[in-house]
Formats: sequence, C-alpha cells, structure tokens
Amino acid sequence: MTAAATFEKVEKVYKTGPFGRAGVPAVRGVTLSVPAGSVFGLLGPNRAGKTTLVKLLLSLAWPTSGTVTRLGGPTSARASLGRVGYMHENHAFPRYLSASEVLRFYGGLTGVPSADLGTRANHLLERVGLADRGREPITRFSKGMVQRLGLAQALMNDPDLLVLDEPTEGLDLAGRQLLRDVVGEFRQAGKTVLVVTHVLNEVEEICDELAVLVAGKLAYRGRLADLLATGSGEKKPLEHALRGLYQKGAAE
Ligand SMILES: Nc1ncnc2c1ncn2[C@@H]1O[C@H](COP(=O)(O)OP(=O)(O)OP(=O)(O)O)[C@@H](O)[C@H]1O
Repeated sequence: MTAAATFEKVEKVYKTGPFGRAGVPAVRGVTLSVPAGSVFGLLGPNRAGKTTLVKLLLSLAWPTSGTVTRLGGPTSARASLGRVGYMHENHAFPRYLSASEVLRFYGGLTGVPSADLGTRANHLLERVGLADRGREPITRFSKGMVQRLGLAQALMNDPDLLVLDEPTEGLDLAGRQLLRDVVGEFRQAGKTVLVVTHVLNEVEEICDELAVLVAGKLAYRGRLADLLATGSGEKKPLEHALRGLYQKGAAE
C-alpha cells in the first residue's frame, strides 16, 4: 500500500535558551506511515508532539534526524505542498482581507491558476455556508465563521492530502456535519485525511486508523476498531484505552 506520509526514525529537538544550547525533545524516534486513502487520526495528550509531526510533514520544521516523506517524495520537494490542504488550529488570516480575498490569496499561494481563483472561491464560500458574506472583512466574522473559512481555504487547491488540526473547534452542529461530509468525500475519492484532535467523538465518527503519541514517542499505531476492542466492556472504550496508553507512555 502506498503512503501519503512517512516518518522514519524521526527525532525533533527544538533548540532553546541562550545560543540554542538547551533543547526540548518534541519527537523521539517516531517511525510511522499514514496510508494513502485513509482517514487517519493523530492523538495524544498536550505536548505529545502532534503539532510538531504536522509541522515536519508540511516543511514548517525540519527533523533533527530521521526522514519524513510527503506524497511519495521528500518534504524538501516543495511542489508537493501544492497537493496538500492545511486547516490550521488557530487561523491567522490577514484581518484586512474579505473572506473571498482570503481564499483567492491562499489559493494563489498553493498554485491554483489565477483564472480559476474567483470561481473556486465562490464555490467554496457556498460550500461552507458563507456565500452571502464573501465580501465582508473577516474582522466581522465569528469564531465558527473563521473556522468554516479555514476549511474552505484548505480545500482551495483540491488537495490529495487534507490535514485538519482540531477542526471542530468552534463549529456548530451544521459545521460539524459539513466537516464529516467533506471527510466522507475525501474517503470516497481515495484521498487522505490526517486529523489531529482531542475530540474523541470525532475520532470514532471519522477515523479508520490512528496513531497515539505520548511524550514524543509512538504509543499506538493501528486500526480504531482494534484500539476500541482493548477498552471493550467499558462505558467509554476509547477514552479508557487512551487513558491506559497515556499513563503507560508517561511512566516510560
Ligand atoms: N518552537 C518551539 N520551540 C521550543 N519548544 C517547542 C516549540 N514548539 C513546540 N515545542 C515543545 O515541543 C513539545 C511538543 O509540542 P507540540 O506542540 O508538538 O505538542 P502537541 O502534541 O501538539 O500539544 P498540544 O496538544 O498541547 O497542542 C512541547 O514540550 C512544546 O513545548
């Protein structure tokens, strides 16, 4: 099976302190493959290294050692970034832009031909329920509206790999359904979705496979169904299984 992303013996130590002499180990010896066509969850407690793995995948950071591949090539091959959509946890869109301008700006950055930017932006504004607000400055947007715009932005380049970081944060029920629909379309099209989340319902509803990081190390990699089986008989099987992994990982 081909992989949308691979991490091979990856270590990431952030340099801190005067002259970068101190180091924070964020990822410790992670070997992991995200199969193409899967809806893959990345879970772990706070500071586990989840965002760091995503940054390594998106060339926003570089491993201290080990190798990371994206869509079949090294992450240094920037062209493949044009096939990735990234819905950030905290969108920092330029506040002076309108929603439509945000989409056209980011679409341009990810290689959407300029002749297609307007049509694509209008289509996606409609898709995420913002068709009547496209000309408004986003300073007037609520948190949920910015989140919907973030989803539209991640879809501008019709990506093969969609990375969602805490995607349901701030979304109402209709917004969550929209997100599930989008993920369903990716699954049907044989495309890959990588979801970083703390929301367990979300994991149970959309993910096929998952990886659990604890203190920078891989604590579990496998099918959701198999992890759920380890917590079977419990009222909240996934929560029970994860709690066990988190405790074991923290003690190592
Ligand atoms: N730029 C940075 N410089 C120094 N340390 C960093 C940097 N970014 C992250 N870290 C540290 O790396 C570790 C892992 O952080 P990371 O953001 O990857 O975790 P996370 O699993 O995404 O956490 P959360 O669930 O809290 O968002 C933490 O100890 C964090 O303080």
